[in-house]
Amino acid sequence: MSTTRDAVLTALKTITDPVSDTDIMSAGLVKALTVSDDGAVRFVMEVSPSQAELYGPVREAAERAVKALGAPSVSVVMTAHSAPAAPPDLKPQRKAEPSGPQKVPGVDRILAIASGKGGVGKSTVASNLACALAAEGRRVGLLDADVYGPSQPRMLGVSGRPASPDGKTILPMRNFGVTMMSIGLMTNDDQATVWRGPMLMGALQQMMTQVQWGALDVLIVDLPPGTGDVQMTLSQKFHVDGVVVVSTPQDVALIDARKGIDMFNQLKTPILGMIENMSTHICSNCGHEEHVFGHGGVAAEAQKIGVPLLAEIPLHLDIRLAADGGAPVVISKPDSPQADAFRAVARQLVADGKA
Ligand SMILES: Nc1ncnc2c1ncn2[C@@H]1O[C@H](COP(=O)(O)OP(=O)(O)OP(=O)(O)O)[C@@H](O)[C@H]1O
Repeated sequence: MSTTRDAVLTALKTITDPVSDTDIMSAGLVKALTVSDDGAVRFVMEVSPSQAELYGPVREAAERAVKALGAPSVSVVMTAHSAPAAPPDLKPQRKAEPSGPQKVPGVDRILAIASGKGGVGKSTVASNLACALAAEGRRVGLLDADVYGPSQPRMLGVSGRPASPDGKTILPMRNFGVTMMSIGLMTNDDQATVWRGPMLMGALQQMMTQVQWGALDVLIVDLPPGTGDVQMTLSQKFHVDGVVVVSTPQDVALIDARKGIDMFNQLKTPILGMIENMSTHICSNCGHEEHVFGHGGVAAEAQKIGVPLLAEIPLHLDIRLAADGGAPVVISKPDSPQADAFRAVARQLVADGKA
């Protein structure tokens, strides 16, 4: 019984293409397949010249599979195909693609707020700093890029979906003199968002470049905790003027903070300083001071790596109540010592030309 064409096709479908990970038929590698009356099989395998070696074993496996059908002879010819040349670009004097970190039009400075661990108060620091800088008369933007737990809408008391009248640009929200945009405002509250690398990078770029930030002295970026795609993309694609690293004094938080600092050093993004949050607990009833998470660990770390300690923010009920209530302590209790701690950082940053 001579080999049928269908049987050959079925046999070839069992051979895997190592490049596309499908079978060699589906990958379109087999061309000009003929099965003569006496069962002799011939076909061409078309592969790119650079991969000819890789396909040697594939060709042998294909031959064996067809021979196993009882074909009296199998002839496989490997030919090299070359990718068609790209059509010429006829656009005269095409502008070169910008390389390296870019500035966001209208935005004078970008200041990132980072932390190694989650829950250390990075977003609380970002919202209070933003409001304190606005109170100093700076034009401030706040981008909540904490994709894993966007909290700025709640902290700044902003809700609703941002409008996009032209379908291309996004109108940011505004409260307490701060222009704000959050990835949390673009997703559905009840939908857990699974962000994959490229999606994250796209979303960040969109937030930076498609939001109508207007003219800003400083855009504060509240980063997700850790050392992931958002941090890398921000530093690589945009000109970040400085990073403030927030940590609690605990060893675990400090270890992670150190990793973050190493990453920014590698990315050549300047570290402006560290903030110790939840530094001491001040009882809201009696004013008694307790070092719940220890005290001074961040100061020691900052000294070790040679960056300034910008503030030690106490662990205080008012800070949490204010954050959860939609008006940061800088706004809700502007004369409190807690608000003062944030305002001092804001003034320092302005004095240093960093915000
Ligand atoms: N100094 C503080 N005193 C009291 N509560 C605080 C203080 N700092 C932060 N908190 C509270 O701790 C919780 C976590 O803070 P926050 O959301 O700012 O942390 P985060 O580092 O941004 O976390 P994540 O990155 O996981 O979103 C919030 O409920 C916040 O109100």
